[in-house]
Amino acid sequence: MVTVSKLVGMKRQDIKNVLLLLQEFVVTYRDNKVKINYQSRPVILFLATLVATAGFGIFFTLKNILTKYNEYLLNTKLNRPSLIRQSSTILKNGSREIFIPKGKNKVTRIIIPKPNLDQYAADKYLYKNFYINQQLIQQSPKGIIFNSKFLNQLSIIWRILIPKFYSRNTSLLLSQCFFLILRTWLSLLVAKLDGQIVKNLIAANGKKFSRDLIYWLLIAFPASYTNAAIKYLDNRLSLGFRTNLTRYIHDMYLDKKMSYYKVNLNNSNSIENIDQYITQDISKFCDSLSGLFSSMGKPFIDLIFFSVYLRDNLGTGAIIGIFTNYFITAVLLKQSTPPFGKLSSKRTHLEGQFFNQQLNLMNNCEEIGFYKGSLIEKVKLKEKFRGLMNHVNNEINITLNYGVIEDYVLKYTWSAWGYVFAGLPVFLDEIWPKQVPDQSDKSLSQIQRVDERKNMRQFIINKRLMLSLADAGSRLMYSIKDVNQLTGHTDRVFNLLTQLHKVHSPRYDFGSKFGYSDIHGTIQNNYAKGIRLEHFSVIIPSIDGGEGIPLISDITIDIKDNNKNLLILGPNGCGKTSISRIMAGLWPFYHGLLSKPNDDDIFYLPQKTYFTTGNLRDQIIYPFSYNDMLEMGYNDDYLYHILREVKLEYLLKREGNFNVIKEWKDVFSGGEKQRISIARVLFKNPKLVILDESTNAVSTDVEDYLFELLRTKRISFITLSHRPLLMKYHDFILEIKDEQDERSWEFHDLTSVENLKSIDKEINEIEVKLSQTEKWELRKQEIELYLDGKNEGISMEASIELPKDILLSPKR
Ligand SMILES: Nc1ncnc2c1ncn2[C@@H]1O[C@H](COP(=O)(O)OP(=O)(O)OP(=O)(O)O)[C@@H](O)[C@H]1O
Repeated sequence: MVTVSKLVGMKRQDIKNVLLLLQEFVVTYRDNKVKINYQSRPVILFLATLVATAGFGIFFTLKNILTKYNEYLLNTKLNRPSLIRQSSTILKNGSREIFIPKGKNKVTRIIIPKPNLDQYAADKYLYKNFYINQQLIQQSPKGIIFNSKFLNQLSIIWRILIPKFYSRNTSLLLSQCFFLILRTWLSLLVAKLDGQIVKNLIAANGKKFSRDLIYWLLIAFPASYTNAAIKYLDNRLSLGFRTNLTRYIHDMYLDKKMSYYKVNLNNSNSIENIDQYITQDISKFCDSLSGLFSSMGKPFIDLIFFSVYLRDNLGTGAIIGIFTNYFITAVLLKQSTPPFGKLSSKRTHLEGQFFNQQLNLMNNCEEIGFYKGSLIEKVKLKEKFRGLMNHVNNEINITLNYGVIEDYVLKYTWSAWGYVFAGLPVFLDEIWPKQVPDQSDKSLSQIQRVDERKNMRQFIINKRLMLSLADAGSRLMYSIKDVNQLTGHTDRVFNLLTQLHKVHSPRYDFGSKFGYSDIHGTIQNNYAKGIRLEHFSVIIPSIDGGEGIPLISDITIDIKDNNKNLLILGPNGCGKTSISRIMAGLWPFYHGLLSKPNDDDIFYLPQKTYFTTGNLRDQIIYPFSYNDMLEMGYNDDYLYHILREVKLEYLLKREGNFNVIKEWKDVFSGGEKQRISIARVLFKNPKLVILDESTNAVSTDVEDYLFELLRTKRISFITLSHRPLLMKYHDFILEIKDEQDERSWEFHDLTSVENLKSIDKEINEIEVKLSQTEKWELRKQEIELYLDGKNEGISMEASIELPKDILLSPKR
């Protein structure tokens, strides 16, 4: 005993007291059985949680069984091939039902909701009005009492996150509120139980101590359940928000109005690194918004509950004191809070730039390799990385300073303040004892002991609640940082949505405003006769909106036969591709009339062939999917037939099958790329195809063959080229000329006999010139060999080209 007491540094009397206490406890426990009240809150809560868990378990198991059964029906009872053939059905409500292969010989059903185009048109005005209002507020001389840009932005985005009251996200949000309130109520019960246990311990009441310990363990079950549920709902809510936002953006970004092109063009509305906005920014925004509900909701509800409870124990004055302290420190902290929102939004921007530079290197590695451009690429990468690192460094430093102030104030001063108020009733009781009932029959020591226990219980409860209150207050203060960051994310997401709404407008003029006053051109679709341009002007859209540089003006042509072919001929940079950009709706059409066939009947082949991610089949059928192909009634044999037609059948032999996945843009040669493009035309089989220098990389005999192929397939073509030799495949020519700083155009009808003759003459002249060039090349080589001493004799024609002194001088 002595050694033990020495070891722990206790007095002998203390040890004796503890042992006596333990003895008392054991005796009480043995003599009285522990009585559990089955109607007490901990028991009811425990049982309720058990029932709820079992209920949810049964519900989700049944749901899973039902889903599996439906899939079983889908894959067995119904005939799979015919199912895939009807793979993309439009349902009654306008949604698309698609079946996606899942594993071997299995499909799964997916419903894609119908995009609500009216909603985008209506929403556009919210974004427009927001900017108008902001401008008005800035101009307003008196200023507005309360205007939060962040809350205004959030309220507009909110319509996307929770579009209607009866939605999945609403139920998630309501469940979140329920669990937050439940959690605070449980904390209150736990605090009371805590005080109760300490009181029992001091009173050495083993029976009550054991009973309360059992209650403690029972209440821990719903408490843990509640905490886990809050975290779970947080994640689910974030996912739900992200799904709604991404779907909304994709519907706008990737529809017929081609916002993805317009928003990526270099103008005042373009968004640098838009990929990052759609992937990372939206995810961060949703995470921080859903996280804010629990990070702010929890302490907020705690503050209300705990202060109501504490008011009863400590009095209104104490509560006012506590909140005054909170308010003053909150204001001070707010003053010293760095602009976390701006900092985090700048970091995201810099991360995006660095990422894009890496992506650029990855996508163009071959070209950079040929140029031996690794050094300059390294410098550029280093520059972007240094910019990012400088910013992150700066952010870390700012955060350190703020962290010190924040921790000192929130963690320590607030807790000290809490202790003061928790101790107040005890000290006040000492100074001004309350009137107590007559206890003359009890000894003084007995009364003192009861009072001590009561005080201790009350102190434990108050202390716990005070600390929880301080904790809630500090968490609320910490979440100022979260709110600041959310402000930054909200601003970026709002900016993305605004730009998308601008470019999504049907008459978008590339300007920064929601206006389109400069666009007066008329486009007539469904012009079955052929193609007609009237006072057609080609104008580069200005990067600030409206008309930019004019390229060609006032073209008027009318081709009234949809079986005839047109060649648009002109030097580099004269605006040939720009004509097709206007026809395809990529650029605005400022002046004139354009009559053309329906968009579905035209197929555009861009100058640079695009290769999609996927297998060999995907390259040929682009922009259709495999499901579309099956729906159209085609199979791989048909694709092989197309490959044979464009003389690429060896590709299939080389690659083995159509399912091979490769980085196709790096695999195909220049000529192969162009022949794959023609294969796409044959697969789509349109009425009209626009060929933009689509055959300049193939040999002349293959070019001949490909144009003939299109003719036999009765696919009309409009060719954009700078090579007059292509005239022979066409019936009309729109010739664009650059003459003394002036650009003019001429239209030639080659279907008339005289024109044909003159064209034949022109082609003959070109061919003569070409053969002369070949002869010159031969002679040059002969002279080179002669001068190098590798050729003894030299032909007559070549000797004419040589100056006499060289001819007569000794050989090198
Ligand atoms: N987004 C743009 N912003 C500014 N200028 C542009 C833009 N797009 C094209 N241009 C300019 O417009 C002019 C016409 O371009 P276009 O691509 O139509 O020429 P092209 O006749 O097809 O030339 P090529 O035969 O070389 O393909 C060029 O001088 C080009 O630099």
